[in-house]
Amino acid sequence: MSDLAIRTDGLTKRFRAQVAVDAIDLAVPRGSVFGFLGPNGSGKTTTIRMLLGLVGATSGTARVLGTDMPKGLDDVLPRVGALVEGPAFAPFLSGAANLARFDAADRHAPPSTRARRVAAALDRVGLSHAARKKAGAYSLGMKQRLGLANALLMPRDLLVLDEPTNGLDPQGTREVRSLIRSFAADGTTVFVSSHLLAEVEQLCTHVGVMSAGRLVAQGTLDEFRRSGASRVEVVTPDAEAARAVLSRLGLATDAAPAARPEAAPSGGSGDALVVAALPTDDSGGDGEEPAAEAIVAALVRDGVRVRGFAIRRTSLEQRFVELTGEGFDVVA
Ligand SMILES: Nc1ncnc2c1ncn2[C@@H]1O[C@H](COP(=O)(O)OP(=O)(O)OP(=O)(O)O)[C@@H](O)[C@H]1O
Repeated sequence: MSDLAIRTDGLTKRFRAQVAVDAIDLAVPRGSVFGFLGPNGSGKTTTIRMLLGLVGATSGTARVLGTDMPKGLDDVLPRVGALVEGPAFAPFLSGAANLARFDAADRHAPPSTRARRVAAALDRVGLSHAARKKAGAYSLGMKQRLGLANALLMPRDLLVLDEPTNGLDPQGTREVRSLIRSFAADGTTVFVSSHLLAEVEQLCTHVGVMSAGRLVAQGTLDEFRRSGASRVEVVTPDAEAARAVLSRLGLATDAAPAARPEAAPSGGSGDALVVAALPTDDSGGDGEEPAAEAIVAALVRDGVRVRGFAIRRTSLEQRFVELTGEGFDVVA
């Protein structure tokens, strides 16, 4: 059995001239909470729709729970709970009656145990008290939880959730996130799309970043944290000598550093800011970067008057902006 819950190879979707999803190779480990992150329009929903067999791929392949899609749709779908653009609930039926309708449409769901399943799913998402209330009178958060209850009617190996907290108030958002955590704690693989960096940071073990149809990065959240570029900043009146030392250490210096003065370590008049890039974990190097003390020692040995020194690491937020080339919505 594959250790990947989802795997795609060169998965592509074209709408006329537009490439919505461009040859992506997704690898979603079983048991992970995989955050599928990207700005609006980057191709997340289209990818999810292909994974669930709701739309055909133009080219490439997708395997879900070890089965080729869409060929294995009938085998796989009963094991996958999905929340994609909130299901259409009948507003005049109660929450429980709506779930019973969806359950009745699932030919794998035995009718004799339907009432029990519906009650358990409502309980799981904290809606038991509103079971008999009309779905049309539910708040947005309650509707979203009803959607999750619908995804949970049957036992699932994989949950695919498209922007599950979109449009929710902070309380609803907290509730849905804590539900997602509880699904993951039960061992269910969760594939969740989001345009919120903070959400992915709080919820996920793994992350994949989409930008303009392409999967520009994926891995564990920790790998991601380490993949950002770091740089050395030296404030000194001996800029030339400092550059020579840094380049001898294998660190490429900027000819004309773009750093803003206020971001620089403090220095006096006549001081220059010399900036050098430290190799990143994913730059193909051996990962052996000189330690801060070794850099300072080498500078001092060569008579460079070091008046300020700092190593700065790109924040996760900057990293996402770098990868996607656009401003990221980082509000929790
Ligand atoms: N049925 C369609 N016909 C034509 N173009 C489409 C269709 N569905 C999506 N697109 C286009 O494909 C691109 C990717 O859209 P998609 O909805 O997958 O992005 P997304 O990352 O999910 O964005 P959002 O967060 O806004 O849902 C967009 O430019 C969109 O306009």
